[in-house]
Amino acid sequence: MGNNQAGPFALLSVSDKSGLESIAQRLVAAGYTLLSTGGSAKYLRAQGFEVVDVSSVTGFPEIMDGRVKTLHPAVHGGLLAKRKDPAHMDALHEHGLANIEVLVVNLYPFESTVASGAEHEEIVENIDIGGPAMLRAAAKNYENILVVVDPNDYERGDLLEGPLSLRKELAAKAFHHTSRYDEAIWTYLVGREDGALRYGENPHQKAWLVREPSAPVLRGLKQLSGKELSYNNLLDAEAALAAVLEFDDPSAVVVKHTNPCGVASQREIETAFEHGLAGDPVSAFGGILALNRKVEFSLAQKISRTFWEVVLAPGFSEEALDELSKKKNVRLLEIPEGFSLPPLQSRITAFGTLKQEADPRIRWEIEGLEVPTKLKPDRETLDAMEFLWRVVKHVKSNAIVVGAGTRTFGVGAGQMSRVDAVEAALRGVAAKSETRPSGALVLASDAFFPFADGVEKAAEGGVRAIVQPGGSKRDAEVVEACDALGITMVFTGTRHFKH
Ligand SMILES: NC(=O)c1ncn([C@@H]2O[C@H](COP(=O)(O)O)[C@@H](O)[C@H]2O)c1NC=O
Repeated sequence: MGNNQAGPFALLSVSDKSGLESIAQRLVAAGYTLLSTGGSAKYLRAQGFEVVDVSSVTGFPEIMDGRVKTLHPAVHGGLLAKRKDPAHMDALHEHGLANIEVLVVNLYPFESTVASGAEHEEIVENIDIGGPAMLRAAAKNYENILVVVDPNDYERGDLLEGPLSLRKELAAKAFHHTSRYDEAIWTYLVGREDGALRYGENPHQKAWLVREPSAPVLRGLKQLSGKELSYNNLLDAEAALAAVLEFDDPSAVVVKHTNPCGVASQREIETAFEHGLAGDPVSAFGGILALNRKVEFSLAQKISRTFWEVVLAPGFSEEALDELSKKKNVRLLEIPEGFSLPPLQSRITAFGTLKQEADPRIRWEIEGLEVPTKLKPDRETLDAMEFLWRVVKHVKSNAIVVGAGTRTFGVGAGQMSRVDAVEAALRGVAAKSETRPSGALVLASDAFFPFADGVEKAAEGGVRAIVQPGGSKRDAEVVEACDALGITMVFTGTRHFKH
C-alpha cells in the first residue's frame, strides 16, 4: 500500500479484452500509468505495456478466485475523491490511496454465460461485483474521473481531453450498463427458478414469467382450479381482463388469440354471457372468458357447456366453483376487488424497451362527439356506438366491430387493410343471419376510414350507423358516401390503435 506517488493512474479491468491495446496506447501517450487486475495486466504486458498490479496498490492479493480484487479503499477512495475538496485529497494522500483518473471496465459476461446453457454455479460466478462497484463509483464522480464501459468508445477522438458533457454522457452510459446488468441477473434468478412455463407460444419455445418484484403473484388474481397457466393463457387473460374492465354493466368478453370475438353487456350477467358467446360460438371453443360479475350456479352450468381455457370473474359461488372445477383443464381465475391493470405498459423489442401510458378507459361524453352526417343518431344508436367503441379499442388494428344494441356480431381483427377488416366483421355478421335478432347494425372502427370504400362495403352488409375517430384527409368523401347511403356517423376524435 502507499502508491500515491505514482500516477495519475488509469485503471483497466476488463473481461472483453478486445481493443484494449488501443486505449492503453492513448493513455500511456497522455502520461497515465496503467493499473490493472490479473488477466487484464497479463494481456497488456503481453502487448508490451508496463503495468502496475492492483494488488500492489491495495497491498492485498486477489483472493477467492477473483471474487475480491478491486474491492478495496485504495481503489474506491481513488475513484471517489473529489479533487477540488482539500479534505478528500488529504485523505487520499494520508491513506496512500491510488490517484485514479481514468477507469476502463467491462463486466463478466453474465448474459452470454446464461445463453450458453451453463450450469447455475458457473452463471453465479459470472455475476460481476467489483466491476459494477467501480463503474458506479467513477460514474458518480464523473467530474473527476473518466469512465469507459464500452469498447466502442476506445477510439473516440475527444475521449481523453473531451468536455465535461462527454464525461457525463459516459457516466450515464455506465449507469445504464450496470442497471441492465442487474436486470439480467434479476431476470435469471426470478425467471428461471419461479416462473418457468410449460412452453412459449409454441411447444418448441422455452418460456418463463418474470413477474414484477413489487407486484403480487398474478397481480393479485387467484387461481382457484385448473391446470397451470401457459404463456398464451396469460396473454389472452390479460386481453380479456382489459376488455371486461372497460364496462360497468354486467358484461362478458370472449377472447381468442388476444382478440375479443364476442362481447355483450346486459342487465343480467347470464344474458350477457349468452349474448357474448353467441357473438362467435365457433371461435369461443377453447377461448378465454372474462366476466365482471360473480358467477352463480346456473351461470356456471351454462359456462361449462363450452370448453374454456380460462374463466375470469370477480367471484364464484361455492356451487359454481364445484361445477366449474369438475373440468380439470379449465383454469378459474378470481379477479380481486378493486383490480386494475398497470398504468404504464412496456414491451421489449430488438431496438430497446418501448414504454407507454396504457390507453385509458374510454370516457364517452356526448358533448365531445361530432356528427358530420345529415342523419343524426338516436339515443339507442348512440348507446350501441358507445358499447362498440369500448369493444373496438381492445381489438388488434386494423379493427372493425359490428353489432347491435350492446352485443357484437362480427369482429375484424388485425387486418392490414381497413376494407378487409370490414369484410371480416361482416362475414361474422352473415354467419349469424339466422340467430341474430333483427335491428339496425352499428359499426365501430378503431381509426379513420382513409377512403369511402370501407363505408360502402359496410352499407352493403346492412350497417346503418358508424362510430370512428374521424380526422382523415378524405373525411368529406367518407361523410358524403354516408349521406348517400343513409348512414349516420359519429366522430369521437380519438384513435384506438392496438398493436
Ligand atoms: N471482485 C472484484 O473485486 C473485481 N474487480 C474487477 N472485477 C472484474 O474482473 C474483470 C477483469 O478481470 P481480469 O483483469 O482478471 O481478467 C472485469 O470484468 C472486472 O469487472 C472483479 N470481479 C468480480 O467481481
